[in-house]
Amino acid sequence: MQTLQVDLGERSYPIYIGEDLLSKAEYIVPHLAGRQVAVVTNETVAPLYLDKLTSALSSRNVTPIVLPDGEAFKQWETLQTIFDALLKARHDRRTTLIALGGGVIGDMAGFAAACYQRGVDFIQIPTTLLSQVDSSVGGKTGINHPLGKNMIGAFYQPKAVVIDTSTLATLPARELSAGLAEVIKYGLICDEPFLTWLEAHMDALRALEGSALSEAIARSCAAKARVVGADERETGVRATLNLGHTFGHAIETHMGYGVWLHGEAVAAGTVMALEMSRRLGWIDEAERDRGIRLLQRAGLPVTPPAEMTPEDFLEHMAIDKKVLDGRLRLVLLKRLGEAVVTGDFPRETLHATLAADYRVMVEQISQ
Ligand SMILES: NC(=O)c1ccc[n+]([C@@H]2O[C@H](COP(=O)([O-])OP(=O)(O)OC[C@H]3O[C@@H](n4cnc5c(N)ncnc54)[C@H](O)[C@@H]3O)[C@@H](O)[C@H]2O)c1
Ligand SMILES: O=C(O)C(=O)C[C@@H](O)[C@H](O)[C@H](O)COP(=O)(O)O
Ligand SMILES: [Zn+2]
Repeated sequence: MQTLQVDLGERSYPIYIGEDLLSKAEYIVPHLAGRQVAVVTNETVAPLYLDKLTSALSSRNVTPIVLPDGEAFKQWETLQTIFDALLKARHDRRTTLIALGGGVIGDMAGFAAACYQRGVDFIQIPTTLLSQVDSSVGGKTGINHPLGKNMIGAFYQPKAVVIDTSTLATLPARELSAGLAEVIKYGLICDEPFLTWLEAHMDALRALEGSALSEAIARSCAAKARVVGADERETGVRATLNLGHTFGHAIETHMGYGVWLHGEAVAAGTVMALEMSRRLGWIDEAERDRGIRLLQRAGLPVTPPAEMTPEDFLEHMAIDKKVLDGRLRLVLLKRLGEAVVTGDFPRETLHATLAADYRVMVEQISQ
């Protein structure tokens, strides 16, 4: 078992990482303010893990709130279901919401906690690799809007993050790969030696080898905790965690939420960010290809959807949250292991990046 810490003054909290933590009350109960607990989960995760968690919380009054599964349900109506259930069971202000599931559940439960009676405590118990390495840490909560990803939300920190690595045993391979996109992101933006480590351990990670997974999760959480601790509300360095996301969110929104998984869209978006960084002369072709190969080895798509035109991308990217005073800003790489957030690039370079033939590029890499 490892414990990390997100340092945010009075909003600081621990991240526990270990096997079978779900059934260990000592990691959860000390973080409960009152006797009432509502577990927000979904119809896929509930049959797998809800009983285990409720047994660990046997001394509390637990309301299970089981939502439909999928990115398409990360929206207002589902949030309303959470509020209906909380009010029906007369949950008061000392209630703690527990998010048990992937990033969709964590983002929605966190936002519900931020809003319910103007704010109640919440705990993250992430059960996908993506949520264990990224979404459960840092307090970005919210829902999608038909016009843009995560457009409605709040910064609202959990009281604790409890990562039970045993839950990954039931995760579909496609979802594991999606999580690896965000793991690779940390290497690309701030930790080049981690890229080398990932190259050496990619097969072990995909085979769910425990020690490799624990190390990847801990290194990812440590990187995220460091960035969030330095810039909780994304006025500066935190935006580097958005590598590949401006392109990726455009893919998710355009294709329809859930058609491309978030991690898959981020992977293709990361390839576009690598290509644009190369076009700006910041990284060379070999460095771009190193990033692409690692994403490929993680089982991820590395080309954007064939049906998306540069105009489609530009339309969605225009409402990205990093746009300031009408100016698009992107996360790009000065070198592998160092990201910058910048709006200072020739428009033609962006156009050329959007119009590039990624299929041909990837074919050439694999020859
Ligand atoms: N808040 C943040 O900082 C942040 C960071 C990254 C991503 N996100 C958001 O997270 C979401 C993606 O999260 P995700 O990839 O976890 O997707 P997800 O929440 O949709 O979960 C993926 C799938 O795995 C299932 N599942 C969850 N745990 C399981 C388990 N242990 N065994 C079997 N199946 C399991 C889920 O029911 C779902 O079908 C997106 O909405 C994205 O925008 C948020
Ligand atoms: O925590 C952050 O900050 C991130 O950007 C992490 C991302 O992986 C995540 O997808 C996040 O939800 C994107 O945030 P958004 O503000 O671009 O919607
Ligand atoms: Zn992400």
